[in-house]
Amino acid sequence: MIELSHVSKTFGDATAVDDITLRVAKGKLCALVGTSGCGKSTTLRMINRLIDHSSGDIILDGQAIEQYDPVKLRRRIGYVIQSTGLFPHWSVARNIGLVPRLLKWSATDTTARVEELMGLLGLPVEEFAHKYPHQLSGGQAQRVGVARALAGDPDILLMDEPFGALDPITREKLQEELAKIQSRLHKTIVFVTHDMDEALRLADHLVVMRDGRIVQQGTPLALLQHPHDPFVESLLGGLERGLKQAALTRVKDHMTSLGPTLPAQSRIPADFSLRQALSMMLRDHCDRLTVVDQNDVPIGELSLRRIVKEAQWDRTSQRES
Ligand SMILES: Nc1ncnc2c1ncn2[C@@H]1O[C@H](COP(=O)(O)OP(=O)(O)OP(=O)(O)O)[C@@H](O)[C@H]1O
Repeated sequence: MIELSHVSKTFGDATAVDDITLRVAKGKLCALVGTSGCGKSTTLRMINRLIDHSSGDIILDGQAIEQYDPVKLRRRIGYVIQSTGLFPHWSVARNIGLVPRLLKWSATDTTARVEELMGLLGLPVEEFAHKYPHQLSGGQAQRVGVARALAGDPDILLMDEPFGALDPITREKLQEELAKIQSRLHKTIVFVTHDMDEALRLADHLVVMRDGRIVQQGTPLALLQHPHDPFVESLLGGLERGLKQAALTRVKDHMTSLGPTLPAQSRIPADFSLRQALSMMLRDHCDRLTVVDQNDVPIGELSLRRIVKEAQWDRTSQRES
């Protein structure tokens, strides 16, 4: 668990981070969002002591970070940055194996770990192990960056705009993969991003910052339902807020049982989102869908009326259920 309590950071006269308090529970992903220069990266870098905080307390697993040796601390915390930070003259395999080697794992264990992570990140060993960073696409390099951060099996992962430089399709794919990896590995992750959709999609806990301060924090759905002020509301997408909320809400949580009437022709899987349901209704010119399970067997129905009437959806979300 990561706890920041009344933490500030000043550079000379300038305050980059101003009295922030936040807690990231073990195994959860906390996203920091906000306008440029609001202190997101500084917050992240204080957690692995790349920057020392000026005041307040930062506690990792019950111990103040000053009590950890900075070098050992950084080996325990995975760190992924936008520019990947890969060593250009090292092969992919050597880059990924960096921390296990520093941790003095045996050569056999290191190789096994590198190969395991390459598999997890969709990088076939025969194709990529011996390539160099300049021979990789942006998406591939970013996968190597994530694999390298996971290599020492850290409990904590700090990710600073990890997918910021990628095209939207590659970005979405990597977001999907990170969500999948996270559902298996349950790392405690702090994730900095400019992209609110990315934050809404990945975060268990969302922190909105402005001018070094936290202006609101909570679950993505809680913020979408009750933004504190116009700044948070505009960051969350203003008028698009309803659709973003629908994207976080699953069909199965709002379907009704099959009625006596003929089932609707259009079918939607129960684990799709209400946003996808709305899109399907628009595409198929209908206001009712048959909800099906993984075997395409009808298990309920969903009507437009129900979606609209229940616009104040409860807090059930894809990530919480
Ligand atoms: N080493 C430093 N020396 C002086 N000022 C700094 C230093 N690092 C950051 N700052 C200042 O602290 C403030 C917060 O910077 P930070 O990089 O944390 O913001 P950010 O929210 O991550 O921004 P961006 O989204 O643009 O990356 C900025 O005003 C920045 O200029």
